[in-house]
Amino acid sequence: MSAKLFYLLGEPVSTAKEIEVASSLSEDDLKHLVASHFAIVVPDGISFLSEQRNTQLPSLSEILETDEPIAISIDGKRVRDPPGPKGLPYVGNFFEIYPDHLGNHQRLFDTYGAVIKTVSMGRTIYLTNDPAIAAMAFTEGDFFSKRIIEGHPLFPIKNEQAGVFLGDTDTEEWRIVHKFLPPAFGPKAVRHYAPTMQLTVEDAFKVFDELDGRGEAWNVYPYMLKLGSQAVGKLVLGIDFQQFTSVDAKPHELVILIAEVLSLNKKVTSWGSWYGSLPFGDPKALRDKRDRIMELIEESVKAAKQGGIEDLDLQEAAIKATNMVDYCLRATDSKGNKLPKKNLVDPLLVATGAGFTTTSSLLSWLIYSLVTYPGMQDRLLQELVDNGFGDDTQITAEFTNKLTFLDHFIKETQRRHNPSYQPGRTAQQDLILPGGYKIPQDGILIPAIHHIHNNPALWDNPARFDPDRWDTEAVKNRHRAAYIPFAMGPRGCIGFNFALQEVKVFLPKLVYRYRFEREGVEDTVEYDPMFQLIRPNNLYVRAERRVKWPPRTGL
Ligand code: HEM
Repeated sequence: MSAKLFYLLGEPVSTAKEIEVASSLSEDDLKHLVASHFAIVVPDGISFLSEQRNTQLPSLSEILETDEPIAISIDGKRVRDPPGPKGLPYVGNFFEIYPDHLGNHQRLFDTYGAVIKTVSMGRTIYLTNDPAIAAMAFTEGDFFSKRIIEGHPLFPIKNEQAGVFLGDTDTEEWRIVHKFLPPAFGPKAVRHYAPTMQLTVEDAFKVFDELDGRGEAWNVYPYMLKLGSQAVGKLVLGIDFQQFTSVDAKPHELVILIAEVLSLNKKVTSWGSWYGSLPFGDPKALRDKRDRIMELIEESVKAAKQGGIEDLDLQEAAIKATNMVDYCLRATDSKGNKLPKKNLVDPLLVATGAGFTTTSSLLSWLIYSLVTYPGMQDRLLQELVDNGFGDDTQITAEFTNKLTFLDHFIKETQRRHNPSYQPGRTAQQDLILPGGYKIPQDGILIPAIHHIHNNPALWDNPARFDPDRWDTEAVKNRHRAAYIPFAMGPRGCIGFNFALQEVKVFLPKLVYRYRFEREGVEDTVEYDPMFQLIRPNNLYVRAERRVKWPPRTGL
């Protein structure tokens, strides 16, 4: 055993730490040992060197022989802060990021590389478009966790009681809610929701038919918001939001409130922490609207209870429940425990909000892809016809599993236009990422979903919309974090089966009945930069009832 001094290349020699090195260690063991002292996330990238002699120390014997402090480089680099634009006084990089934060972050990645640092209105955020680093951030543990501290994108709507989505991982609330909710979103459980999903879209036909009869184009997002929330209203809360009773039916109060809260939250977080604590204006509106939402969800729980409840084991409850409120009231674990009352209302609110805001944006982008990329509608329709689809088809998971092109079309739309873009994870300690990037304790790192999905190092010609790429070996063998529309890891989306099934029911029904065409093709479709999700603001389409369908190709 001999004591050696190690320091990070790029840091002063005075920061060196003494580490006992046994002569029996392998070189890999030594890297792991040193990594544990400096919180280096990937030990493999470590090299040792003598700065004084300007020489590498590749073997254990050379390290044991030297009496000088030993420098540690990471992937051949010194450790340093991630680079980023310099910024202006007070506002920092705000005007370099907004309003087009997707385009501008792309420009910053192109300029500064795979890990960047931005400071906007006093709030520091690190972002990455590297899937390997994203996967590290999504691994809950000693390095990163979903810990929603000040500066985290979800901080103003943090809600520990909710457990999921809006709460920290290391809490009793997350553990208990994350045990009870996921079974209700498993593949088997969501299958039994397919008929309700189908009735929901069929019920909306009369509105789209009327718009067609009037020869009117319609703004896609508001209608998809109503369609997505109509399904979530029924299946999560057991409420019929009555949003397709007429062309102009208003969205339900809850739907409006949740959408407003997400807008206000994005606004409040982009203006920095000082703004969020104001007792008036947007921050106050945000707090008031949240209170009203809670009242509405509590009402739906009360209404469900009146129907009577029978305790069921988690898996059985998931398959038998008529909606998630019903599930949460019945589901009982192996020890006879139920989801505590105090953890009932908030998770249901989260499932409602997370459920429809995301799916309505995705549905809007799916329609965008239909009307923007040539040949897509024809191919989707042909696949339906070839699989015997008709007005009377009862859509099941078995049926949609046969629709490969539909699957690839949805994946490609989520790659190019995913609604979620900023899942944040918080550094648990000062740590060093591959490439030598330093992230301080409490630093917030965002795996930038859009920029990973459009990273030219991972995707061939990423700007090209090409559903067929999903058939290629390159895409099949991609890095596991190269495509993460639902994030990943323990805090990844629990509702992805629900979301995918919903769009796989809605889209065939819509494409089979209507031919979509874009209105105002000369206008650029803009996304809303002040919303928690990416949604199109001004996509107008005409949905024309089909009168002819192609013949089967006899495949
Ligand atoms: C297109 C549809 C959807 C997308 C793109 C999406 C995306 C995501 C992402 C990226 C996360 C991780 C958030 C983070 O790390 O901060 C997440 C979490 C979550 N999602 Fe989804 N989601 C979708 C649909 C749904 C649906 C339909 C539901 C429920 C009905 C749902 C419920 C949740 C919940 C409860 C969490 C939090 C899980 C936890 O905190 O442990 N999502 N979703």
